[in-house]
Amino acid sequence: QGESSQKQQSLYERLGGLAPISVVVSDFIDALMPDAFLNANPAIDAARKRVPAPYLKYHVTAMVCQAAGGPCQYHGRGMKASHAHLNITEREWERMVTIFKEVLAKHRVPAKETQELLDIVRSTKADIVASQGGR
Ligand code: HEM
Repeated sequence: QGESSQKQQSLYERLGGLAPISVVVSDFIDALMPDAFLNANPAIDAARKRVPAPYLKYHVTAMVCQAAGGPCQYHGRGMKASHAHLNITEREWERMVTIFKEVLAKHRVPAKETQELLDIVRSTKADIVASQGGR
């Protein structure tokens, strides 16, 4: 492959593998859980008090690792099953994306890799954001 081998590297490899991915996910969860705007939603607030952060870090790390082409397998629940009861709104989704971008910037994730990670996150949106009828 020669000079083109750089292009062929998976997102997982370009991010530096599981260690840096796990650090970024850990910081992301640590920034998300205490966020006042998200916790103004009582369902989110109740769930984050009930569900251990290390459990979420483990599952989200495995999911990102797998989606980035790494050697992990996600064994958690589907995104609909794990978020439907949280009644997540469009604005709460936007808040999460803002926090995610801040964490990637803090870790100096390059623009291309940031875009690819945002695409992975966006691919889950339809399953995570609740239909807007009720709220
Ligand atoms: C505003 C956006 C989001 C909020 C507020 C949120 C919050 C939460 C909360 C509170 C839980 C625990 C729910 C429970 O067990 O009762 C959870 C589970 C989970 N979330 Fe999210 N989440 C968001 C978006 C995402 C995204 C974008 C991803 C992945 C790309 C993700 C991946 C997961 C995973 C893997 C679990 C664990 C599933 C399992 O228990 O098997 N979440 N989330």
